[in-house]
Amino acid sequence: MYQYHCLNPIAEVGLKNFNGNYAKTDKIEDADAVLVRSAVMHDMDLPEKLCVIGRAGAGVNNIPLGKCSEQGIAVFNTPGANANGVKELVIAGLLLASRDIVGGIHWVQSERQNEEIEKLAEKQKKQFAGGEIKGKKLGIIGLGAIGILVANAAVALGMEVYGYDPFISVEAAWKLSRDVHHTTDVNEIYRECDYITIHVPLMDSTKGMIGADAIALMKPSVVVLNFARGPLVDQKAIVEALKTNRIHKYVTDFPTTDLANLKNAIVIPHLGASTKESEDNCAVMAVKEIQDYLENGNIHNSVNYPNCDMGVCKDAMRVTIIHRNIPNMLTKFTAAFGDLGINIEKLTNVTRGEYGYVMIDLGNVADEEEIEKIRAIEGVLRVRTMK
Ligand SMILES: NC(=O)C1=CN([C@@H]2O[C@H](COP(=O)(O)OP(=O)(O)OC[C@H]3O[C@@H](n4cnc5c(N)ncnc54)[C@H](O)[C@@H]3O)[C@@H](O)[C@H]2O)C=CC1
Ligand SMILES: O=C(O)C(=O)COP(=O)(O)O
Repeated sequence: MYQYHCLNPIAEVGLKNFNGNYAKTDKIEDADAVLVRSAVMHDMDLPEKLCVIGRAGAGVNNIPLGKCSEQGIAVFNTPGANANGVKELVIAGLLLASRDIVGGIHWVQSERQNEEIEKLAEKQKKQFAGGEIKGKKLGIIGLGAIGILVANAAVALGMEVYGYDPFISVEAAWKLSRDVHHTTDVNEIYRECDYITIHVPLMDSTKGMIGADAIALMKPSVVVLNFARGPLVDQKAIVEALKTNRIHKYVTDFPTTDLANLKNAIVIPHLGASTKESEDNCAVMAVKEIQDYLENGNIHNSVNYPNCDMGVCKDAMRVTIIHRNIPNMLTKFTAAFGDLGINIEKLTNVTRGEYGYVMIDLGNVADEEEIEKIRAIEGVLRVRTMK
């Protein structure tokens, strides 16, 4: 029996896919699996029993990946599962910034008791007028699951789209509209575009990516949109730019007190993935990944270990080993099973950075004492057995 713990509410449609071998626990200490959305896990003690964390969403900056890797905990996310939800909010953000729709709605609210509101509206509306997004230049930084959907939707809305992503995957490139102007110089986006939207993960290398230098290149009429993570945009620089009208507007899904107090910031309370469809998609995918990992040892969409899939074990027993990516590990494992007189029927070994993962299907069952011998090999971080 496996136990799972939810650090955030996870859509029921996903949880109900856990088969009869799973029970929900309120105690993280008892959990084999943790499901999480945006709860910050950096200061949490990760129990020894914990094998897997499923992030029902894309961003994993709330999870201590280094600590997880060292403890032999596989971390999964759900690539693309909430991308459409975010894309739709980004399009809404473009439209909210192009005219003063929010100001107009506030005005109607402030006049809601006024019997003359109909007439008054026709007089007042000019203060909320704006432009159209058709024909304007949109720069997209990061062409992954979300960036691509935003790019293609913006093309369909008649925008001139510039895309920048030095690490774009081949699969992603195939999905991108041919009308997107591909740039290898992010400064071209800063200089040329009327709207700039960022869709990259928050990492040490991307933190503060849009800072004072980038802002200095932008047009004063520019609108910057950030639905990825607050710290990707240097807070001091953007607040200063908004206060001095150095840029026109900032639309973000990540509130701070400073931003919430600025008239030219449109601030949303992290609603990008808060749609029924996105929540359901993420939960279903996360549960599927967790089950396949716990029951079969297969790894799909891990952010800290390599992908590996040997399907369902048809031999006597499956052993999976997370180990350091150092010389001689595989030789030690095969020698150890040989010494124990246990035949290896199938074996896959894959590595990613500092870590390696081995899946071994055995011809006969190894007992706990024999498995302990594998655990004792230096460089081994976690050994699990399953049928
Ligand atoms: N507001 C919300 O509710 C949501 C926010 N997000 C945020 O959006 C981010 C992106 O999500 P997805 O598109 O699903 O992820 P993804 O992994 O599919 O795409 C990220 C893209 O950024 C690119 N990239 C990485 N470093 C870059 C750099 N220095 N310059 C340009 N491109 C770079 C990668 O090559 C990749 O193509 C997530 O990491 C998360 O932080 C994601 C989902 C919901
Ligand atoms: O998937 C992501 O990266 C998100 O930002 C969505 O976060 P949430 O699951 O809505 O807390």
